[in-house]
Amino acid sequence: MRVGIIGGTGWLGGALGRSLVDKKLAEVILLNRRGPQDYGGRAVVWANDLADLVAQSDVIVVSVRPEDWAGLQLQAPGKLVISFMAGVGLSTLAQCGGRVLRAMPNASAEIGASYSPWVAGAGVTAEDRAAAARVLGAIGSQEELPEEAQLEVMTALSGSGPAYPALLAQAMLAFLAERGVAPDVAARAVEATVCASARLLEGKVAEAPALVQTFIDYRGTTCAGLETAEAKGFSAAVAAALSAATDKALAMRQANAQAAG
Ligand SMILES: NC(=O)C1=CN([C@@H]2O[C@H](COP(=O)(O)OP(=O)(O)OC[C@H]3O[C@@H](n4cnc5c(N)ncnc54)[C@H](OP(=O)(O)O)[C@@H]3O)[C@@H](O)[C@H]2O)C=CC1
Ligand SMILES: O=C(O)[C@@H]1CCC=N1
Repeated sequence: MRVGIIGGTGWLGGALGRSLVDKKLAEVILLNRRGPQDYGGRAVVWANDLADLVAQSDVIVVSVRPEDWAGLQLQAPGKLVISFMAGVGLSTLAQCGGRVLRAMPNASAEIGASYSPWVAGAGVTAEDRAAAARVLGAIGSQEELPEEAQLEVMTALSGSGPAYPALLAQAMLAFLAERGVAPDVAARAVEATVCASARLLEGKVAEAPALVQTFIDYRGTTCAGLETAEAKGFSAAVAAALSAATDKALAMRQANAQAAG
């Protein structure tokens, strides 16, 4: 399989390109604006321009920022086109003439741990779905969603990747600094709390409410913390954040569809 990545030197496109090569899943053809870059010594092909990338690729991944889509003027009739862009809908993507599929990976692609849900547009075949699963499988897990609106919800949630754990870590680091804990000790304590403790939920995250309840029923110090967090609006703040991001993704999809006519 030959996979062409438009934006193959970016955050996500780079992670995908490196993984596809390292795992020997595909020949990789790259395009960006700045021209060929160091790719860690990997054997990749640099396309001369967009038409050259399209001609050389079986599958085309669009990993440019949403605001750069319109200027790209991609024409890829007969090709499978996988878009990573937030807020660019299937109907807008279809104007490239290819069979289009929207995926929403996250920054954990860098460590092969992205969760990448996707939705398929009209005309996408069973073979295309298998190809998409293979491409996205290079950077983690993937699954097809039943409707496009769910991709905007996932843009807000899993698409944000490490952003919310980072926010939690930031708040915890600030608390420890304020209490005079040395930065290196604080870093170890927060990493153990945010990263290592979360592993207890692996494979059973649906049991999170039960685990919260267990701590509340314990009636100890954690209970005092959890109850105060809720009284201060912790769950409401999470819901409001995800709602704002979903709304932004939907508004972007609508604006991009309107601009595309
Ligand atoms: N980063 C994230 O965590 C996530 C990002 N996404 C989506 O993935 C997409 C890519 O994001 P991200 O990797 O962060 O973006 P980056 O800004 O890191 O990378 C963008 C890439 O696009 C290239 N590019 C821009 N315009 C063109 C063009 N006209 N022709 C060829 N290449 C071009 C850039 O090349 P150059 O450097 O030469 O300008 C660069 O390689 C976005 O649409 C975003 O919505 C989705 C989920 C999570
Ligand atoms: O913050 C963003 O816009 C990117 C796209 C989806 C998730 N992260």
